[in-house]
Amino acid sequence: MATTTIPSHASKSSTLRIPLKTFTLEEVAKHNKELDLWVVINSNVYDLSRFALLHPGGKSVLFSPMIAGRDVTTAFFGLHRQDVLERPQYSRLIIGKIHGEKEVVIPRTPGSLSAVPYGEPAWLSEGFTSPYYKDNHRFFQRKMREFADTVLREEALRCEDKGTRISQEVLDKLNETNILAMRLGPGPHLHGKQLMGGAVQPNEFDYFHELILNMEGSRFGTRGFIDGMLGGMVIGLPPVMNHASPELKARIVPEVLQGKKFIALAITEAFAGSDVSGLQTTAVRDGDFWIVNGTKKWITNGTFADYFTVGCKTERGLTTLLIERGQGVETKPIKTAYSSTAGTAYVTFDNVRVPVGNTLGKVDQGLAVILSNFNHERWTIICVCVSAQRVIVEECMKWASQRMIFGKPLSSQPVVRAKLGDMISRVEACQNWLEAVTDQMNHMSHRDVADKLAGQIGLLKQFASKAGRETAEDATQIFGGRALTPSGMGRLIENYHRTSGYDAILGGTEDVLKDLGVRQALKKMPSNVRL
Ligand code: HEM
Repeated sequence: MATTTIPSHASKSSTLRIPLKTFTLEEVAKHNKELDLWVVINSNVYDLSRFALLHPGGKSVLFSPMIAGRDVTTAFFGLHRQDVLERPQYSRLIIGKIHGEKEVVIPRTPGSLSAVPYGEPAWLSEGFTSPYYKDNHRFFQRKMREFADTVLREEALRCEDKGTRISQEVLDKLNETNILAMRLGPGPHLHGKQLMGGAVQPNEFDYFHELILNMEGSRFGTRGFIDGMLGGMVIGLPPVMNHASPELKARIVPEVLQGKKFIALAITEAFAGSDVSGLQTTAVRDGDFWIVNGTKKWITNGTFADYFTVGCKTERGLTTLLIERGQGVETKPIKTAYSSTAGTAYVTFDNVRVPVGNTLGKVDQGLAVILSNFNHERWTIICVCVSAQRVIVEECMKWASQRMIFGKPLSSQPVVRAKLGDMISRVEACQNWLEAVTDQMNHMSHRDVADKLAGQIGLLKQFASKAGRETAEDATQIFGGRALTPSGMGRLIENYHRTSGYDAILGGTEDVLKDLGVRQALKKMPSNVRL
């Protein structure tokens, strides 16, 4: 009897060359009853005799004359995601291969690109060019995709499901590659660091590299994990890097960038969200200390943060302070629609004594410190939102092509094609606008970004998150009931439908940002123009 090697999609532990028997379809057909049940999936022969009783989809479906002893590849992929077959407990059910047959479904190998039309942005699609991305960006993207597929994916799925904090083991890998530092964008904090094993030099690193990094980490249908992967640092650390005293900076920044200590931005309150100036947490001077009292709400990474960058009301305005976890600081998890891996918390300050040396920027001028952070935060959310949206388009393209209805693929229905047309148009519009804005960021100073781009970033963010929410609705209609369960075929759709609202709220709500964009434009209207 001929031998072969175990198929490429089998479990990691079985990448060894294990001889497999070959069978004919006629031989398989003889095993078609209870306790003696074989089927063929993707050219591999599975012995389901014992598994049938444990099958999550029930045993009776497996004993149907259309299934038992047959090649069930089409039926199987109509009901399960490919990764079911990759689970070690199921890949062990393989007992052989069909003689002379090849796999018809080839799983995407870690690091590779999707071949599904619109499954990747144009610059990564064969035959397309782009004025924005250089060879180095392409190399960096390959390295990031590999890292995301091999290190982040499993962790993201596990944390999203269990609601646990990202593990120290993965944080150490983020530190080794300096991904945490790169999440803060280009700048002096990257100097002297080896980025992604040397894939990009610190002085070459630009906003397109950061865009790639943000997008590659957002492809698993795990919105909570994206924020759990130290989203609090992305928004909480810049005020320290840009406004803390040299001593404070030297003490705090390195440990946070190494993933050894955690920081959260604590601005929003039950009383004030987008209207930052309405904050009610107070800081009152007492000699060399501030005494801080108040409660912050919806604080990302708050449950596990060691440090908090806090907006406080002071005598003549707002002052931003760095507060360390200690006496008088309490955090309590808030149950939210996304996974508690994000560590969303209430943070209470009860007569907390904060050294005056922990003041970030000038007293009473903390609003400027807080606002200077917003453009980067919003731009980061846009990257995440567009990347996750594209994955949904890819999922729908696949599902519409493989799901059979009345003997034809779902995509044969004009109403489904119309939805796909809307989804593709939205994601392409968002991607192209995002790339245009990113290019401007690469050519502008921080001050110019605040002056010229803040409004546009606000407009783009609300446009992208609205597009994302419409796409979530369309995708839910295309997937039907499967879009309503957090496991199975529609897993990513369910997560996106449940969590796409986060992109619409975090960093500024859609209505506020649209208005900001228009107000910024109106401010610049020349007084001497008329119709
Ligand atoms: C190696 C063979 C198989 C394995 C390991 C397997 C495994 C599973 C698993 C893990 C689920 C739970 C849902 C999920 O995680 O996606 C499931 C559901 C299901 N399976 Fe299978 N299965 C196999 C073969 C088949 C076959 C041949 C059929 C034939 C029709 C079938 C029909 C179903 C059905 C109807 C469901 C419920 C789907 C739903 O709720 O949407 N399975 N199977």
